[in-house]
Order: sequence, then structure tokens, then C-alpha cells
Amino acid sequence: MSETTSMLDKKDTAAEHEVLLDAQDVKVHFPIKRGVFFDKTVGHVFAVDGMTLQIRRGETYGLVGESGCGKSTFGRALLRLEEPTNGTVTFAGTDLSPLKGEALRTLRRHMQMVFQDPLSSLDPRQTVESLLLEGMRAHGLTKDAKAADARLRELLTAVGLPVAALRKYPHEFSGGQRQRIGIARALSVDPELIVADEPVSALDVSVQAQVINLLQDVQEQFGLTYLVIAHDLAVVRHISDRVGVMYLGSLVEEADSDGLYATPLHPYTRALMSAVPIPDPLIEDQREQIILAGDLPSPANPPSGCRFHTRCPWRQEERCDTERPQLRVVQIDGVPTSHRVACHYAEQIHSGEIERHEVSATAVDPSSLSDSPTVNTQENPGGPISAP
Ligand SMILES: Nc1ncnc2c1ncn2[C@@H]1O[C@H](COP(=O)(O)OP(=O)(O)OP(=O)(O)O)[C@@H](O)[C@H]1O
Repeated sequence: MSETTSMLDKKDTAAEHEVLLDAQDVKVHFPIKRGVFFDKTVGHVFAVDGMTLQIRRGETYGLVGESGCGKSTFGRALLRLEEPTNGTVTFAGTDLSPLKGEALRTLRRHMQMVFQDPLSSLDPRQTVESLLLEGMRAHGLTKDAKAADARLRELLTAVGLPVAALRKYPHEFSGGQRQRIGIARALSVDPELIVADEPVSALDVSVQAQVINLLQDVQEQFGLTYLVIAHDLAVVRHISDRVGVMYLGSLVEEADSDGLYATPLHPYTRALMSAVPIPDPLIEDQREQIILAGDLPSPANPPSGCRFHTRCPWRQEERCDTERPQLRVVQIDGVPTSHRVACHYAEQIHSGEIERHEVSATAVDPSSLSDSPTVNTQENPGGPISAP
């Protein structure tokens, strides 16, 4: 191997491990207001309650969890579309917390969002050309008309739309095409990170794979880093290098995608995976089924200690009820795994040292049940978390 090649390899490896986004203890607490003038704060919705994760340059990080666990709020907080109550977000070495005005606008060029429903995120009165030029103009990327025109054509080619699309309006396209426009719009300002919030869940199943493939193609073409937020385990598994599982505002487990799906270690992740149907009836009959008791507790009144203890079939009294577990690297047989797990007893549960017990639905305090859309995993093991 030549010296130049080996230097390039080293550079690639270093780039792969470079942390692009670093979120430390991010919290977003929404005040609950009451009173005639809504001027009294009577409590808080702890939508995001201590999220710590790092996304490496060039990777796809998948974030999964039940509806209402805080995924979207966290994604928005990263871009400061939602103001964090606490914590720090560092992007490419810059702490975003003190940024305001122009500095924040400049940063948004590097971090873009792709939304679930392109129809509501695209102004229906603007043509595709105007939608794509908007961000480019705002960031001073359209000074040269010829270059701007070439860039528009490049974007349309990249997302698989004809040049004639430029003169049309969003309603003239199908759902899948509209999501292509949403992706082109995010790409138009040449970002480094894209936060894709449920990018395919509003699309027909037949179109979902095309849009996922497109996201992967443009990632390679433009050297992008992704945070993909989804409730669909199949989508996340297919697209992600690493996956984080969120429960009531924070991560309960994080691992590389293959490791997480092969050996889930947190009881909640195990329950999610056990709801994934396996096409082979023999394996399906023999494997572990974990049916969670009760619904997702309300983020306005989260359980004490481990947030999952009210539904956990391996709960150990006292410690789980009172001490909130930290995310830590788990060792199996003395060997560190790729998993970080927020469970006091992950090793003992994995080895079978702690036995599983039934949790009755009444174990969940009814006053802590959520008003927000929830999953009843007892009645519907697929729930809003859908399986591959
Ligand atoms: N502006 C807000 N004010 C008060 N509560 C909010 C606000 N935005 C979100 N929430 C609440 O915060 C919690 C987390 O919501 P969020 O939308 O982030 O969850 P999610 O995991 O993305 O769910 P979904 O997939 O259904 O969007 C929910 O209970 C939600 O009702």
C-alpha cells in the first residue's frame, strides 16, 4: 500500500469516528399553564428528560420509541427549533447554547430537517423552484444566477425528479414525490446533518422503500450524517448504523444496529423486539414473548427511579423504584459490548440470574396514564411501534 493511500485510509477512519453532534443531558420541559389568563404554571411535561448521545460524522443514527416518548421534541431541540430547558448541544465543535440571531441562522444551514408530512411543511403557494431557492437565497448561495440554476438541476436529479417539476406546486405531486421535494429542499443549503423525523411514515408502504433508498443515495453523494427518528423498527434497522431506544424522555439502550436487534439487553428493548413477528412459525412459537403491562405513563408525571419500573417484568424492589439508572456500557462475561444500557440489572437479566415475573396491568398507577396517544402493548403487541 502506498503512503498516500494509507494516509487517506487513516483520514477516513478518523473522519468516521469524529463526533459531529454531541448532546449532553438535554432536557425540554413544557410548562402546563392553568388559570383564566393561562398565567399559572401548575406542572411540567418532561418531554425530553436527560438525553445524552453522540452522532459521528457520516453515520446514520436511528432513534426509536413509542409515540409520545419525546423523539420529535429532542430532534427539534437539536436544531434549537425548541429551546432546551437544560443541557448542551455541540455541533462540529461549536456549543449551540449561546447562539442567537445571525449565528443561529448560519448554523441552521448545516443542520436541516426532513419532516413526516411534506404537504404541511411545504408552502402550497410556492412553486418547487421558489421552495428550493428560498433557503439558498437566505444563506446567500444564489448570487450567481447560472450557478443557482445548475444547483437546482443538480438537486432535482439527485432526488429523481424531472426539471419540469420546478414550475409546479406541491399539490401537483404524489406523497412520495413531495417527500423528494422535502429532501431536495433540505439538501439545497448543503447541510452536514439531516434530522429526518418519521420521513416515510406518512407514505404508502410501496413508496417507503424508494424514499429510504433515496435517503441512502443522497447520503453517499453529499457526505451526509443522519438522525432518523421513527417508530417503525424495520425502517430504523434497515437504514441505521447505530440505534438509540427512547423511553419517557431519555435513552434506555444504544448499540450498533445488528447488536441491538440480535441481543437487546434493556427489558424495554427486549419487549419491543419480542413484538416483532418472525415469519418462521417454529421460531415464532418458541421465542420469548414479553407483553408490557399498562400504557406509557404520562411524561407530566413520570415514575420515580427507573422510568420503566412500573412495566418492567424484571423489576427489583427498592433500587428500581428509587434510583434512576445511568446509561452505561454493559459487559457480558466480562467483555464490554457495543451496548450502553440504562438498567441496574442488565447483566443479571441477560444471564437469567434474575427471573422474569408477571406484571399486572394494575401495577401501573392509573393517575400516571398519559392523555397523549399511547400504545397498549397488551392488546396490540405491534402497537404504534411497528415491526419489520
Ligand atoms: N409544545 C408542547 N407543549 C406541551 N407538551 C408538548 C409539546 N410538544 C410535545 N409535547 C408533549 O411532549 C411529549 C413528547 O412529544 P413528542 O412529539 O416529542 O413525542 P414523539 O415520541 O415524537 O411522539 P410522536 O411520534 O407521536 O410524535 C408528549 O407527551 C407531547 O404531548
